Amino acid sequence: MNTAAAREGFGAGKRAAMALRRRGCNGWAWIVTRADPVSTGFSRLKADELTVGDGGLSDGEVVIGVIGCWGAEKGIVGSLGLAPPNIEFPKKPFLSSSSPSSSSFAAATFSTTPEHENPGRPGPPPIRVALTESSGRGVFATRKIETGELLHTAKPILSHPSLSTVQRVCYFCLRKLKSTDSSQPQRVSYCSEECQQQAKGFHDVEMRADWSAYEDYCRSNSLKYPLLVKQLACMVMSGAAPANLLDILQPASLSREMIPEMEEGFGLLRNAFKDSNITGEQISFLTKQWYISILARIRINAFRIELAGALYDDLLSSLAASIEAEAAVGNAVYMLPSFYNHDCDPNAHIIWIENADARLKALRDVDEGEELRICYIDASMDHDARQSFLSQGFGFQCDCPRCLSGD
Ligand SMILES: C[S@@+](CC[C@H](N)C(=O)[O-])C[C@H]1O[C@@H](n2cnc3c(N)ncnc32)[C@H](O)[C@@H]1O
Repeated sequence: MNTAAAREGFGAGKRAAMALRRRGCNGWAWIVTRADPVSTGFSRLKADELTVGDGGLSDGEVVIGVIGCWGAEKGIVGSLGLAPPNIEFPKKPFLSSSSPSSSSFAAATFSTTPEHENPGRPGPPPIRVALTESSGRGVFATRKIETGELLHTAKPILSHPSLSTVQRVCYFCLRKLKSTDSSQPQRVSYCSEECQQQAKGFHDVEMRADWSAYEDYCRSNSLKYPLLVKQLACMVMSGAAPANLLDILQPASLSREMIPEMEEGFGLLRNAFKDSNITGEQISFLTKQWYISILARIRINAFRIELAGALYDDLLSSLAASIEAEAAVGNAVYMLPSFYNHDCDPNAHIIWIENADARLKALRDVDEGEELRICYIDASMDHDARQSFLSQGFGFQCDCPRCLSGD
């Protein structure tokens, strides 16, 4: 990277960090490098915001975005970075901790205040996002990690309860509600004022429209992801998120057969807004192309949330009752967790205790430079079932060592 670009990148990094601070996050920021060409969304990103490089990167490695930061208890706060359209691709993938590119890349996490000036502040998580040899971008350990270690936490950038749980969980964080008041006409509830406040922007927009046709469409086709698209649309209209919030995530490749169903969902979403007189400039981002591209990204990056704490509660309180049909409380999309690749014998996992805040933990000892992978599916299935699940549900042929060995 030339010096001018590095200088520009450094300034952009500082501005990004200031933006993060304004959002209440005063810890370390996490930045992502430009990775594989699969992520076609990059070419459509605008150049007007935070990013471009960082002085610490080596040739060919270019920072494309700030996806979050770690403050005292904040976890990841969301995507802030956008890439200029003329940015280069990295010349080589991240291979091992001893490669020169990876050691300089370690400087890709940054802080506006040197650590010694604020010793009480937590350090950055022991991970970085970089290019793998065959699975696009992935998450790598920047030091030795022990079994059970918490790698980092992550707050959702989008979350929505399942239609079957919407009255039993907090509409913002998906925490199980202690009691539900069926006499209240309001459709959704919150577990705290803080959650209500945080949801206010998008929820006020959402309340202006009638969602019954859209929800019927989801229900009758057993679809959950359109609810996340609806939430993002409301967030964009309220100014709580940019329309290109998810562009940095890898989209699923869609088959022709999927398109008509998506078009139907798009029509219903747009009509819901139009019928409630939300039109013009406010709705201009909401094109069919936008809707389908968001759904394509949600499809491979959303997590189904099962609360470990809530399951335990259920078990205690319903010994005599049958297990509820739906264990999941909802679905959510995160930024950093979306960069973890899959392995049928994973060395990391993602868990939820009492709400949609995710915890990424090591399942075994991990060496510095090793890729951290989680399992997207039920690993107890046999080889053929796993392969068909992954190719039909996620659109890729798994190349993990367990699958390659035929196990
Ligand atoms: C949630 S994303 C993970 C991050 C992704 N590699 C990226 O660059 O954004 C899932 C995608 O990563 C790739 N991937 C993840 N695990 C894989 C595996 N075990 N084998 C092959 N490709 C994998 C597939 O393209 C899949 O659709």
